[in-house]
Amino acid sequence: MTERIILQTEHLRRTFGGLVAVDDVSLQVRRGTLHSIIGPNGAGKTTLFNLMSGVLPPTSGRILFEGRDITNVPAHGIAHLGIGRSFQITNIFPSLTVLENVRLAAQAVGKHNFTFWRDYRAFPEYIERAWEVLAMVGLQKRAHLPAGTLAHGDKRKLELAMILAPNPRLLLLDEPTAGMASEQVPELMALIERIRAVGDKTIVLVEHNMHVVMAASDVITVMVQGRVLAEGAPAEIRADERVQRAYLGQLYEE
Ligand SMILES: Nc1ncnc2c1ncn2[C@@H]1O[C@H](COP(=O)(O)OP(=O)(O)OP(=O)(O)O)[C@@H](O)[C@H]1O
Repeated sequence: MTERIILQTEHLRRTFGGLVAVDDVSLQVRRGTLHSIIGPNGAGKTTLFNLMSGVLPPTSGRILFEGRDITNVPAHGIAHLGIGRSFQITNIFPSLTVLENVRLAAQAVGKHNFTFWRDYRAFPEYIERAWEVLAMVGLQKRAHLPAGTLAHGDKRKLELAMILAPNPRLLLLDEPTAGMASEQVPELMALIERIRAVGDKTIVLVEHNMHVVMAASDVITVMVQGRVLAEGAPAEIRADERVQRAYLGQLYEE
C-alpha cells in the first residue's frame, strides 16, 4: 500500500518564535497524481514546501519520501533523492544561455556536481539531457539566447525545464503561473499536465489561480492558519461549506 504514497508528512509542525506556521499537518500524496495545496495568504503553504524540500527543518513531525525518512535531509540531499522544487523567486542565471541554465541544473544534481563550472563540453550527457527537456517545454529555438532576455512566460518554462533536468520523480511547484498574463496560463498548465502524464511524475502544486487548481488537480488540500481544513477531489472541495466560508467564497466574489 505504502508504494502508492510517494510523499507523506506526519504531524508536521513548524514555528517561528510564537507563530505556528505549519500546525500538525499529516498529508499523503499518491504517486502519479497532481495534488494541490491551497489556502489564504499566510496559511503556511510555502513553509510546508520549505519543510518538504529541506529548506527548513520542522520543529516536530516527520516527512517520508518513498517510505524513507527524509525529515532532516538538507535541500541538496533532497534534490539528489529525486525531489525537484521551484521557487516563487526565480533561480535563473540571466547572463547564461537558456541551454547553459538547464545544463547546470542537470549537472548540479548529477554525479559531477563538484565540478559545476568545468568546461561544459566535458559532460555531453548533461547537454543531451538539457536539449531533451528544452524540447519537452518547447524552448529549443531559444536555447542560445541569454536567459535574462526571455519573456516572463518563457522564463517560467525555463524554470520548469531546470526542475525537470535532473529527472525528479516528485515536483514541488510553488505558484508556477504567478505573474503570467492570463492568456499564457492554459499553455503552462497543459505543459504541466503533459509532464505528469507522459513523464510519470507526481506533482505537488501551490497555486492561487482557482480555475487552474480546480481543472488540473486530482486532490486538493486546503490549509488555513497552518492546519489542514479539508482534503478531497476538486468537486468535493468546491462544495465544502467550511472551505467556502474560510476561503473560496471570498475568492470567487473578488
Ligand atoms: N522565515 C520566517 N520567519 C518568520 N515568520 C515566517 C517565516 N516564513 C513564514 N513566516 C510566517 O508563517 C506564516 C505562513 O507563511 P507562508 O509563507 O508559509 O504562507 P503561505 O500560505 O505560503 O502564504 P502566501 O500564499 O502569501 O505565499 C505567515 O504568518 C508568515 O508570516
